[in-house]
This record gives sequence, structure tokens and C-alpha cells, in this order.
Amino acid sequence: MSIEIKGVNKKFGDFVALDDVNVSLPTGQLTALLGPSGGGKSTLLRIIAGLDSADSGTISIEGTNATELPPQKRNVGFVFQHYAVFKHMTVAKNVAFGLEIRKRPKAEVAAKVDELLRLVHLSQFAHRLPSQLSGGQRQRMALARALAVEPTVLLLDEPFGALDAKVRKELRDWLRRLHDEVHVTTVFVTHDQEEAMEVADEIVVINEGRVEQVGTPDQLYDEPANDFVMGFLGEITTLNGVMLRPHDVHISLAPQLPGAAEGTISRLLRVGFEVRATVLTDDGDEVTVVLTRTHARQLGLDTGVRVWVTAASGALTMPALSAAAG
Ligand SMILES: Nc1ncnc2c1ncn2[C@@H]1O[C@H](COP(=O)(O)OP(=O)(O)OP(=O)(O)O)[C@@H](O)[C@H]1O
Repeated sequence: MSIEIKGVNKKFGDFVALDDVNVSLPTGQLTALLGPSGGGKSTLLRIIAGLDSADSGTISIEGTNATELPPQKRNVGFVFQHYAVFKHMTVAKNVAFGLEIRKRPKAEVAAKVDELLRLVHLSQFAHRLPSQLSGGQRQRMALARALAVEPTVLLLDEPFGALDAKVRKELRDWLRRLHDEVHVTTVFVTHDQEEAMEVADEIVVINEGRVEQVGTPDQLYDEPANDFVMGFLGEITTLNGVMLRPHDVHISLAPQLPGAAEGTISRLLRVGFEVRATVLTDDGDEVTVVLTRTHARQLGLDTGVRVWVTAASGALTMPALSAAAG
């Protein structure tokens, strides 16, 4: 295991930011810390980095107990949302910085900087200043700079958070490819479930200072440990006292399946190849149903049409005990 987090607790005054966190992250893996704002993700990342200390518990990195080590002795690289760059230095100089303060030979530094700039697709911008780069290019420079010193662990706190949706998506694909090339153990914080699902090998879901579940994107989506995870990792709707995913609702024009609830379509929305129908059942449930356009057309769905809805066979369901999150 590359990073072992054992029994970590952290309070700010009376406020419990982390509550007995235990997680093991394998070497070479890309892990997302995912959860709602204020859940404790950044606090955990800062504790792994050594920028903050836990009240109790231990952190070990590649078998070394790092709990008491200062950040510079942990061999971790960081990138934050608003990355501090040296504004007066070129892109190449920014990337070289960590190597130069370690007094590596000039030729070695030059070769390493070339290699890294190629990796992050910034070779042609080597001699520009950071202010002459786009936001996405600056974050790629930040990653190159963090990778320069060959960290054991790379820690990214919402690295693409400040960028617009399109650039975010490009960088996300790019981060995945970069990781497939360099395989450095990487932990990144995000509150965006789609980002975590697309990029991460494994996701740690953190809410109110606690780890709710650890698993691959598929495991979390298909076998959520509880209603919080189910609601946070995908859309849910409630029908006959159970939570389920809108694409798992079976809809028909006659009572085909036992226990189906009768209702009326109150709204129909076409989004690309999907149709989203809102069904108001006679019992007063408002149920969201997602189906393909073709299927909706075959059934002749429209507002005002009477329908029967129930969980499709094989649907993932969970008792709707508490208010759903997400
Ligand atoms: N230095 C601090 N002093 C007091 N409270 C803090 C401090 N740092 C964090 N907190 C509180 O701890 C909780 C967890 O914060 P943290 O930044 O870890 O959450 P997060 O999951 O990363 O959320 P976000 O996505 O909004 O950054 C928050 O309620 C925050 O207000």
C-alpha cells in the first residue's frame, strides 16, 4: 500500500472535520476523494501532505510512518485550484524550479524539463510567461512542476475547479492519460461525481468527516453502501417507499407488473437521446422516469397520458428512510 490512513481524527474547535478515517490507497492508483462541500476532503488531503496535522491517528507513505514528518520530507507533490506560480519565470523555469533548488546538474534539469513539457503538451510554450497561458495550460504546467521532483505521491485539490466546463473535461481526459503513462500514486479531491467516475480507479466517498464507502466507480454506482452514496453518485427518484434510479423505473400504459402505481405524466422533457418523464402517481408520489426517445415514442408518452410505474426487474432499490442527498 502506498498510503495508509489509520484512525485519523481532526477537530477545528468543537467541529469534527474528520471522524476516525481509515483508508488504504494502493501504489500507482488514481484515487478520488469525493463528497459534498465541507465534508472534509481537503482536510484529509492536507493531512496526507503534512500541511495540517491530525489530532490522532497515523499516516504512512510507502511503508514509512509519515505522521510526524514535515511536508518537504514526505516526497509528495501538490497542485491546488489556484496554483501559485512564479510570475516572472518562464514556463520552463517554473518546471525546473524544484530540481534547481535540489542542485541537480544543468544537463539533467534541461532533459527532465523537456520530457515533462512534452508529457503535458506544453513544449511550444516553454519560453512563455505563465500570464501568457490559458487557465488549463497553467494547470498543466503546475502538474509538470509537481512531477518534476518525482514525488512518491501526487496530491491534487480540485486542480481543475476554477476552469470552465469544457476545459475541465479536456483536462480530466488528459489527467487520466497522463496517469496511464506515469503511474504515480495520485489522490485528487473533487465534489464532482462525474469527474470522479470518469477519471478515478477508486473513489473514497467522504461526507461529514466520515468515509461512507470506498470502491471502484462501478461498485459505488451499482452497489452503494447506503442511501447517501446512492444519491450522491447518480440520480434517484422515490416510488412506493423505495429509492431507485430513474432509468430503473418500468413504465407502461397498462398494469403489466404487480404492485405498479398508477399515475399521470405531468411533464415530458426531451434531452438528446433521452426522455425524462415526471409521473404524478395517484398516491401523490412524483416519480422521475428516464427512457430512450425510441421507447417513449413507441409507448406514445405525452403529458396527460395515464401510465403505470414500478421498479424494473433487477433494479437497484433502497428503502427511502431519510431524505435523499445529492
Ligand atoms: N482551519 C480551519 N479552521 C476551522 N474550520 C475549518 C478549517 N479548515 C476546514 N474547516 C472546516 O472543516 C470542514 C471540512 O473542510 P474541508 O475543506 O476539508 O472540506 P471539503 O470537503 O474539502 O470541502 P470543499 O469542497 O468545500 O473544499 C468545513 O466545515 C470547514 O469549514
